[in-house]
Amino acid sequence: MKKIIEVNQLEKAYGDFQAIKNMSFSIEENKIYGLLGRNGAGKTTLMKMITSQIFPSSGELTVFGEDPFENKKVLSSICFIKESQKYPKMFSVQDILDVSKGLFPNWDHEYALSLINDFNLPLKKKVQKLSRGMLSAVGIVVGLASRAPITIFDEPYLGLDAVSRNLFYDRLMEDYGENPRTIILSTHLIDEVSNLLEHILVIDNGQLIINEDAESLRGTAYTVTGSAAKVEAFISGKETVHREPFGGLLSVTVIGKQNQLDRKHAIENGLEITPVSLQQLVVHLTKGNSDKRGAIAQ
Ligand SMILES: Nc1ncnc2c1ncn2[C@@H]1O[C@H](COP(=O)(O)OP(=O)(O)OP(=O)(O)O)[C@@H](O)[C@H]1O
Repeated sequence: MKKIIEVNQLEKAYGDFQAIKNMSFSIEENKIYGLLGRNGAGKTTLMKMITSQIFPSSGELTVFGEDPFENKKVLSSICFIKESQKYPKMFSVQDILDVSKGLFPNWDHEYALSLINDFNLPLKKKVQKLSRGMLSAVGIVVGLASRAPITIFDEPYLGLDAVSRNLFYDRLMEDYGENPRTIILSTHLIDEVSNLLEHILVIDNGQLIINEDAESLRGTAYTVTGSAAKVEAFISGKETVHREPFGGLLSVTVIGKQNQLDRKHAIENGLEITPVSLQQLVVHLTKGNSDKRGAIAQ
């Protein structure tokens, strides 16, 4: 598939603080990416560089093969919906849609109006009178209806309730099916979106620690639980990222795919093997004490 964003040895420093460290990866067209990581990991900094809102300190960054800086053609192909997206206070929802229509070449106004209806948004109401959740919903409408070849949602749902978040996921999947484009979704609600994501990028402390197809990542870890001695014997020689003792029991998260021999060994020893969700995996790999994340990152 065609690479539309290419990042090579990218670095960003704020004064002495290195927010992005020697990062290299590419983003392909027509795929849904999850950009995940803890607070302060560097996700927004990276998205701001891709959308040319801030400059890299060093390294290369191209979007559609070009430098995005002051590049009208490139920037009109990107829609960036930020966390706590701000709009002029005196604008009505209708005004936001009208301005967006002029900004995004693929804008679908009819679709925007149907989304406004789905999210129960009042077209005539001014931004200053909208609730936080309603404002987030407006951002989501703009992001979806922009149909921008690169659509970036950075924690788009502050204040948005679970029903509206599910509506977002449903509409995103329906529209993506009909109008494929590249979506980058940055979120802390990993379990909610994990089925949507096709490729996972995890940033930790300014470094890219996972750059992996979602499907293959799903099977890369599992948890084994049972009597401590039997679990210890089971995990001997295996890569582990997390252990949780309780009483005489032990639960350990193992990095690697299970094979038939493992399953047989587990059954014979009364051990329970359970899959690790993407969220659990990201938590284990980014909580600061793991030295085993290279096993997945490579
Ligand atoms: N303008 C700035 N000046 C100085 N430091 C900054 C600036 N912007 C971000 N940082 C720092 O860079 C690091 C990365 O911040 P960034 O906002 O990119 O993280 P994030 O992964 O998006 O976090 P969150 O999930 O909380 O939004 C943080 O330590 C932050 O304090």
